[in-house]
Amino acid sequence: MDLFNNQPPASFNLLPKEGTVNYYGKVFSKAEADFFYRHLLENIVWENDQAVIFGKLIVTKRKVAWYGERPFEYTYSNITKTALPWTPELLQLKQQIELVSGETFNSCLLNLYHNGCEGMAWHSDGEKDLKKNGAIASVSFGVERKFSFKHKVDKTNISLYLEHGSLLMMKGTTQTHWLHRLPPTKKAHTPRINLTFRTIVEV
Ligand SMILES: O=C(O)CCC(=O)C(=O)O
Ligand SMILES: [Fe+2]
Repeated sequence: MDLFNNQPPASFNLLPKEGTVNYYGKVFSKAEADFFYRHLLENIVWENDQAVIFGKLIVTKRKVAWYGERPFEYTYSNITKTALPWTPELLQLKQQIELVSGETFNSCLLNLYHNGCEGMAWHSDGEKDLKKNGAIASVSFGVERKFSFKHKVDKTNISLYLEHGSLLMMKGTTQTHWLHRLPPTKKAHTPRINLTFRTIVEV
C-alpha cells in the first residue's frame, strides 16, 4: 500500500449498490497526459454532436468523434455514426487502458468540451449496440472537471473530480441503475477531452 498517496485504491467501489465504479486516479504521467491532450486536440476528426430530441435537430457546442476496430455503426439520441479506424495513438491509449483495467475494448467515443460552459446532461450508456454490462473506461485529459452519478430510483448522488490523465471504470449493472453527467461549471476556462472505451457487439 502506498502510504503517501491519500487516494483510495482503484479497487474501491464509489457506488454504494447496484453497480461498480472504480477511480484509478492518474494512470498517465504528466508528460504522457500533456502529449495525448495536445495530440488529440489537434488530430482527432472532431465534429459537432447532433441529436434529434422531440423531433428537433439539436447541434451541440461540444464536439465528438467515434473510432473503432471496424466501421461500427453506433446509434445514440437517434443519430447513427460510423466508426473511423483507430489511429496509432488511440490504439496505444486503448492498449495501456486494457493493461491497467484487465478489460478489453473495441471502440471509443471522444468528447471535446471547449470550456466549462459545455457539459453532458444526465444519461446512462445502455444503448443496445453496447455489450450488456460491458465495462466502460473513461479517460480524461485537460482541465479537471466534476463528474456525478445519480441513482435512478432513490436519487443518491455521488460526485468526484476527473483529473488530467486519469481513468474511471464503470462496470457491471452501473448503466442499468445509475445516470451520470458532466455538469457545466464557471470554474473551467480551458478544454477537456474525454475518451470512453467501449465494447460494441458485432451482429
Ligand atoms: O465527459 C465525460 O466525462 C463523460 C462522457 C460520457 O458520459 C459519455 O460520452 O457517454
Ligand atoms: Fe456516458
